[in-house]
Amino acid sequence: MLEFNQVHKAYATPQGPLVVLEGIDLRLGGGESLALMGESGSGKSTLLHLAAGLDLPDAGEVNVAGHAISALNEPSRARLRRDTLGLVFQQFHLVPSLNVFDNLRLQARLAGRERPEWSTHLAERLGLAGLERRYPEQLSGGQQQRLAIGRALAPRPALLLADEPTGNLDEASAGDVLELLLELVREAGSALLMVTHSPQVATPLDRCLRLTHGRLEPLEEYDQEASRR
Ligand SMILES: Nc1ncnc2c1ncn2[C@@H]1O[C@H](COP(=O)(O)OP(=O)(O)OP(=O)(O)O)[C@@H](O)[C@H]1O
Repeated sequence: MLEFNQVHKAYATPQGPLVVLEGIDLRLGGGESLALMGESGSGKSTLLHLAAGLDLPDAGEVNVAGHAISALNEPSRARLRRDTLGLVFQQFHLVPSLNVFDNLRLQARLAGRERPEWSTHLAERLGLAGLERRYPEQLSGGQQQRLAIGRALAPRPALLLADEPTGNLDEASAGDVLELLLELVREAGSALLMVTHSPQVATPLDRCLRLTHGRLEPLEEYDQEASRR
C-alpha cells in the first residue's frame, strides 16, 4: 500500500541544506496500522507529506498503491490522493461555506464513491447526527476534528494518513476519538499511518516506529509493552 525505498529529503535554508530524512525504508501493507513517533522537528510531517505526494523526495522512491509518485505529474498525484488517500491533518481544512453534511461527503463525492448509508453511519458514530445543517464555524473544536475524520473516511480510502489527529483535544476526548477512529478505520478496511507524540495513542496500532536523526527505528519500549499485552 505504501512503500518508501531509501528516501532522502532536505530543505534549503539560509544556513544551507537541512537534511531531514536520510534513507528511509518503510512498508505498510493493506489494512495495517503504523504509529510514527519522534521528537518535534524530527521530520514526521515531512514523511507524511511525502506519503501524500504533497512533496517529492530528493532521492529514493515513494510508492503509493503501486504508483511511484515521483513519476507522476501534479494532476496525477492529485488524482491518486483523491482515489486512494484520506488525510487528517492538524488544521482541519473544512470548507467554511459547506454545511456538516456536505463537508462530510465532499471527498467521497469527489472520488465518485459516495455511499449514503456509510456517510450516515459515520455521522452517527462521530456524534454529528443532528448537526448536519450547521457550518464548521458553528461546531466545537472536537466536533470539527471528528468531522475532518469522517470526511477523510467517507470514501473508504485504501490509506488514511493522520497527523496528530487528536492533538487538539483534551486527554479524555482524545482517547474516545482515537478509539472511534481506529474502529472506523477497521470498518473502512483502510491502512493507517498516524503521527503522534503520545505512546498511549500509539499502543493500539499494529506497529510503532520512531524517526530519529533522519532514520526510522523500531520503538523498543513499545514492542516490550505490546508483547506484555
Ligand atoms: N519548508 C521548509 N523549509 C525549511 N525547513 C523546513 C520546512 N519544513 C520543515 N522544515 C524543518 O524540517 C524539520 C522537520 O520538520 P517536520 O515538520 O517534518 O517535523 P515534525 O517531526 O513533524 O515536527 P513536529 O512534531 O513539531 O510537528 C524541522 O527542523 C523544520 O524546521
